Amino acid sequence: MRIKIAITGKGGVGKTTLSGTLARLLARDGYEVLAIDADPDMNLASSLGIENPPKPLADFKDLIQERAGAEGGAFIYNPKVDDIAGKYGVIGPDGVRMLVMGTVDKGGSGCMCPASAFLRALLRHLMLKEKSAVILDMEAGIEHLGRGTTRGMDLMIVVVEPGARSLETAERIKKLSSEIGVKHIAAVINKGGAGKVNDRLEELGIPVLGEIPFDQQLMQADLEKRAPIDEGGEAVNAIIKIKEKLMETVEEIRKENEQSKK
Ligand SMILES: Nc1ncnc2c1ncn2[C@@H]1O[C@H](COP(=O)(O)OP(=O)(O)OP(=O)(O)O)[C@@H](O)[C@H]1O
Repeated sequence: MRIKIAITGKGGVGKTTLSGTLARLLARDGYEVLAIDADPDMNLASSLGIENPPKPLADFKDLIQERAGAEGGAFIYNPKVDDIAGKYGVIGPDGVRMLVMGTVDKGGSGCMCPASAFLRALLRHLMLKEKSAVILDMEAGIEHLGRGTTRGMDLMIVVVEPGARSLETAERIKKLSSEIGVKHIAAVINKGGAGKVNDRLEELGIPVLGEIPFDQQLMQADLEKRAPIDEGGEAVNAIIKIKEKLMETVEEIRKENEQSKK
């Protein structure tokens, strides 16, 4: 199965924890995994257990040139994960390949244009092996969604924590989804207190993949810059279950897509 998912939500809800852990779990299941840090906070590396993250794409001077080719030229024509990760990324524990987008240049235009365009083109043309996964850890909030990087993703997972603002973000993402080219959205509830959140997500028509309890061990892992999966604990166990549900969901989406092609 080929899996392309984007993970989004309000700031600090647990996007990076979920992205990094899912990436490692899928890699352990034998998937070729490409994890992309598109969050300007750039924490995905530690959640994957990578000590030395790669240089951000935004710092590669040749990108601007490649971007020129990206929208139809030769460079980005069917690139392979290995080629891209070899050139711009690193390989971490369990063989997860990783790329970093880069920080927003607040002093300049305030946009990661070349890196963003590169990523958009990359995601559109990337040649994925039969058993492979792309996991995109997105920037917080929704303002960036207009950049179109999520177009072509199978599923967008919105991480929601109990709280009105986090639910509002989920609601706005759901409303925007067709405009940003995402057909399928699902939620993961993080940090406990799922009851009411579950009801609201149901009202919104957002299926819930699972719940991650509040877990002190995650904070410990974070403090010590260890990957949650290497720390273990209740939250990681919950993410293992979420991964199973995710696989079922992606399989359903794939079948649905095949049906609609017929
Ligand atoms: N279930 C949980 N229990 C306890 N702590 C958690 C849980 N989930 C995440 N955290 C902690 O919350 C903090 C934020 O998590 P994380 O970095 O994954 O969120 P994020 O949405 O990616 O944040 P940002 O928007 O800043 O990139 C981290 O310190 C993490 O260890």
